[in-house]
Amino acid sequence: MELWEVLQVSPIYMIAVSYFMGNLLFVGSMKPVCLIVLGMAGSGKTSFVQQLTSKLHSTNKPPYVINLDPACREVPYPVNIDIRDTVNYKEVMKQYSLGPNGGIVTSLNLFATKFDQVIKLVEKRSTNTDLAIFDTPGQIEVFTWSASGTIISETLAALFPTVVVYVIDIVRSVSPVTFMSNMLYACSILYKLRLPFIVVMNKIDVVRHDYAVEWMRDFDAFEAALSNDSSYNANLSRSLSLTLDEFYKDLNAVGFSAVTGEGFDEFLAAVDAAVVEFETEYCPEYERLKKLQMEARVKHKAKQMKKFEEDVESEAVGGDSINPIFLNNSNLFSAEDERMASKSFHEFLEEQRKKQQSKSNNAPS
Ligand SMILES: Nc1nc2c(ncn2[C@@H]2O[C@H](COP(=O)(O)OP(=O)(O)OP(=O)(O)O)[C@@H](O)[C@H]2O)c(=O)[nH]1
Repeated sequence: MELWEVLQVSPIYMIAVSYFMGNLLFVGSMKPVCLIVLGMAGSGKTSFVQQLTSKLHSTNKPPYVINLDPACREVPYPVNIDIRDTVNYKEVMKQYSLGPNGGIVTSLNLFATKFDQVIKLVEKRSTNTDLAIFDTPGQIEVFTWSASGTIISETLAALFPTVVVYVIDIVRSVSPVTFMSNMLYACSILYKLRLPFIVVMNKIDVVRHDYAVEWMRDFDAFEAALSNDSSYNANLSRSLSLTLDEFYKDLNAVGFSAVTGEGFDEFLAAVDAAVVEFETEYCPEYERLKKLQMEARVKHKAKQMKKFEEDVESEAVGGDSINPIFLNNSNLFSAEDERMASKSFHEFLEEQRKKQQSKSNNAPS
C-alpha cells in the first residue's frame, strides 16, 4: 500500500479533510457508519450480516443491526430493530389484497413512516457503536426502486456517513454474461443512490474472486473469457465491458466468505475508505445541492412576495379607480351648483321670513 493510500484511510487524513471542508465533518465521522446491505436473493446478504455481526461482537465493537426484510422467516443474528416487530407482512398482504412483492413494498413504506424513531435510536448509540448495519429484502428492487428505499437511504445519508454494500454471489457469476448482468445492476444502484459503494464478492470459500477482479481490471481478460461465445449476449457484454471501464476504475471490491469470515479485515478497510469518500465527495455535493435547494426556495419566496406586492398594488390602483367615482361624484357639485344651492337656501329663508312677517301683521292686535 502506498503512503498516499495509507494516509487516505488514516484518522489524521479525515481530520485534515474535515478541517479543510470547514464544516466539522470529523464530528460527523464520530457517528456510526451506516451500511445498507443490498444484493440479489440468495447472494448471501443475511449470512454476510451474520458473519460481520459475530466478528464485530468478538472484537468488542458490537454493531447496531436493523432488519428491513419484513418477509424473512428468521433473523440468524442479534438484531436491535426488526421491521417485523412493527409491521405484520402477512396481515398487510391480507388487508390490502396484495401479492408477496406488493406486501413487502407496502410493509417497507409503512415502516418508512416511523423511520425517524429508528434514527433516534441509532443516534442514541453513537457513542458506543461504530457501525449500523441495515439488512434489506431479497427482492432487491423493492428497496432500490421504491419510495421508501429512497427515503431511508437519503435520510441516513443526511445524518450519518452512509455506504452501500452490494453483495454478489461470486459462484454464480463465473459466466461472463452473468457477471456483466450483476455489474450492470451494481452500476444502476450506484447511480440511483449516489452513495459510496462497496462490492462484496461473497462465497470465496467456494470460488476465488480473482477471476472477477481480473475481468474488471483487464478488458482483454474479459474478452478472452468470451472468446468462444459469439451470441448476441456475449457481444453486448463485450461492448458493455468497455463502457463500464470508468465504473470499474473507482469500484471498491472485496472478496468475502460469509461462512469462514475470510475478507473481514479487507472489508473494514474498504468501509474506512468509503467513509473518507463519503466525506470528501458526497458531503460537499450534498451541501452544494442543499445550497441550490435553499437558493431556489429563497428565489421562489421572493417571486411570491413580488407577486403579492404586485397584487396589492394593482388592488390599490383598482381602489383609485373607485375613488375617482366618488371624487367625480363630488365634482358633480360644482361651484355653480353650490352657489345655486346656497342662493336657493337664502331665497327659502327669505320666503319663510316674509311669511312669518305677514302672519304676525295679520294677527289680531
Ligand atoms: N459456501 C458459502 N455459502 C454461503 C455463503 N454465504 C451464503 N451462503 C449460502 O447461500 C445461501 C443464501 O444465503 P442467504 O444469506 O440466505 O442469502 P440472502 O441474500 O440473504 O437471501 P435472501 O434472504 O433470499 O435475500 C444459504 O444457503 C447460505 O448458506 C458463503 O460465503 N459461502
